[in-house]
Amino acid sequence: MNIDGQPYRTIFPDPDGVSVQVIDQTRLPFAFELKRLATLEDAAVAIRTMIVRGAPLIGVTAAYGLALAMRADASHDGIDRAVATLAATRPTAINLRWALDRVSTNLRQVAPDERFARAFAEAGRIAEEDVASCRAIGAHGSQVIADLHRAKGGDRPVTVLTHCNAGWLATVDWGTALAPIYAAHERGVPVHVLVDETRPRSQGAALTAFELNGHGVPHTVIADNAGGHLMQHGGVDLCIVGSDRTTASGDVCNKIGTYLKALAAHDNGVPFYAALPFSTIDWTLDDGVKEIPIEERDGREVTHMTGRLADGGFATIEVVSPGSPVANPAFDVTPARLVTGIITERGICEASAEGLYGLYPERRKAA
Ligand SMILES: CSC[C@@H](O)[C@@H](O)C(=O)COP(=O)(O)O
Repeated sequence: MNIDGQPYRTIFPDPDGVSVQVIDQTRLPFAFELKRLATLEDAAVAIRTMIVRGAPLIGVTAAYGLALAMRADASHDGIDRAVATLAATRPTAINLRWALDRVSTNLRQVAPDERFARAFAEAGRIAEEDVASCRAIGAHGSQVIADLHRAKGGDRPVTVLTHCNAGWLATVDWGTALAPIYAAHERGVPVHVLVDETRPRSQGAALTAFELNGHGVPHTVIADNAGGHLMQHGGVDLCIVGSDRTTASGDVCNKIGTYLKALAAHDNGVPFYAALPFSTIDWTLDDGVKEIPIEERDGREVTHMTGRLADGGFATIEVVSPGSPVANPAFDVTPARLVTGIITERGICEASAEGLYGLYPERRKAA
């Protein structure tokens, strides 16, 4: 997608052929900076500190991280160590494990001196596939928006509420939840996006708003607690969120606060969709609430906020009564019964085992 008219992806090979460049998302929306990742440690730090974030992008970065590790140690032990280091960076997004499994399986089939090139190329293929998947999610999901526009009389924009950032910054390009919105906007269907601020890290206010601004998509940033009230008063036509891990039964794990929006949507008859690529589905799990590991992040994300001062400088300020204990679970699980449908690169299905296996019949055989 574009930044100041120039097309970018969130991660791309450096011209030197032995490293990658990423957009530093900890600096957005106020500064646009690229960061070069040249080693396993660079990639692990980038994922852990959320220089890169969003489930699909974490997966692609881990794949490149494994490739970069092969430059230092391409032995079997080296593969194991790199996989363990990268897998430990963030626990919830299954795309991370999925990408590491795919690249490491591939690597073990070739001699050590071929492993860097093999892994770098495989990471590039994963990135390309992610772009294609997200583009397809956009095409399928935009139909939902277009249908709703027509069903509501066609004389006003469709108001779509989204949570966190599941846009192009969370993937390699296009995004998951925002891809249908971009596609609808491009095909002339009027949309207005309600952007949940998404405390504590404010991915909605900082990143989703930045993206939508960059593409001229009308939007309004709202406080996290406003969604229920707006739904009660007919101010939301549709919710679309992303996912970090979706079970084979259709439970959707996404940024903390998603579940509350799904409850409010259910209570108010607002359709609630999750948009995700196949790499986000964990076919080994059935009960998302019991089985998906929820990342617990540093309490400092709750007690402090970073932003821009009137003079243009940056400051981190304390916002919680000093000494109060804090908790910071980073994700929650929305049970399938609250999800109207899952938008994937293969089409849209019911949030259920039947629905998902219907779209991915080859997985039924594997199960
Ligand atoms: C297309 S990304 C879907 C999710 O990864 C997104 O909604 C989300 O929760 C991101 O969480 P983050 O903690 O910013 O990595």
